[in-house]
Amino acid sequence: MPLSPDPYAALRNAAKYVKQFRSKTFVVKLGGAVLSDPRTRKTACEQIALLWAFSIRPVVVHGGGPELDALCDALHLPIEKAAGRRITSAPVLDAAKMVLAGKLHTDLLADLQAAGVPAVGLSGVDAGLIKARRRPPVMVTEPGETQGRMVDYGLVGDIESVDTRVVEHLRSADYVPVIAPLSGGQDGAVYNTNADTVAAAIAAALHAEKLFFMVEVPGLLKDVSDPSSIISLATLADLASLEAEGRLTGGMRPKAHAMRHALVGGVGSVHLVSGKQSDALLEEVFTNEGSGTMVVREHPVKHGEARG
Ligand SMILES: Nc1ncnc2c1ncn2[C@@H]1O[C@H](COP(=O)(O)OP(=O)(O)O)[C@@H](O)[C@H]1O
Ligand SMILES: CC(=O)N[C@@H](CCC(=O)OP(=O)(O)O)C(=O)O
Repeated sequence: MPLSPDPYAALRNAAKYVKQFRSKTFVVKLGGAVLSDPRTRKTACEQIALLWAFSIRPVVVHGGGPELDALCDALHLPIEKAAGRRITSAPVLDAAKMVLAGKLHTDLLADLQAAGVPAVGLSGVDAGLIKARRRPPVMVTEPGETQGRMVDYGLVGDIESVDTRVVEHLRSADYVPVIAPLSGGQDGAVYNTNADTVAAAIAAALHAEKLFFMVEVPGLLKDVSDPSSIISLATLADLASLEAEGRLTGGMRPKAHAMRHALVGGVGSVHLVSGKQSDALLEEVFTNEGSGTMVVREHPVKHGEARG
């Protein structure tokens, strides 16, 4: 239970974290499953507003995979993914711009504004925030398969550099940047880049204290079909074992890669929390037990020590 029957004890406990995290950078990645339901999107925005109210400095990165799937469907464009990443033709990239830097992005900004967050929207293309190179064809092996296959992802960008100046500029004026997962290449090219990958690159470049992935599931699961198999604390080695055992499928594969990138890049901890369960983000930040999964580079936090 997150809150003790004594509200003052709960407040005292939370105050410890409020003090610890004041002025710290938290990157919060909102997954498509959270964004596609207006109610869960609003709840996520309200939790981000509370972090902001407690002087934590959030930077938001959003996905939008399910909405992009829906638009592709409506436009009769193929939906093809390999290892959790979209194969992106020129018309699919146009659809991605419409969703990720268009409707979904604007709706999220409006919800953040309504919750009291001074949000400003950007994509990775703005001010050269994320520079990428077109991904060359690569060998991909799906879980359960023994043989890999060559995949040409099309107009998908592999991140080459992150220039956080525009983000810092906004933050110095107390705005909260909200970043869409598109990236810019040479000669005006625009690429589709997985939002988890973008979130990890941004978190590492900003030396964030924490990176949160808000997802549909309660956290990292030993068995994806069993929500009660949640893993509360994991190291990079645990993550590698789960992957080797084929326990990470679909969108969890780029997420695991992103977690590794962020932690190796200096982010203090990465957290997987439910975007469906109300207040799961707050519970993860402001309680000892947390609500989801905390991933750290190596072992770890001593028993009873602050998880947040
Ligand atoms: N071991 C696992 N633990 C938790 N989720 C997993 C696992 N393996 C696969 N998944 C799937 O990964 C999904 C999260 O990735 P993804 O769909 O890309 O999320 P989002 O787009 O919301 O960020 C979960 O909803 C779940 O279906
Ligand atoms: C290359 C690639 O896979 N890009 C993603 C970008 C959006 C995304 O990552 O959205 P979620 O966080 O909701 O999955 C896509 O086209 O779906």
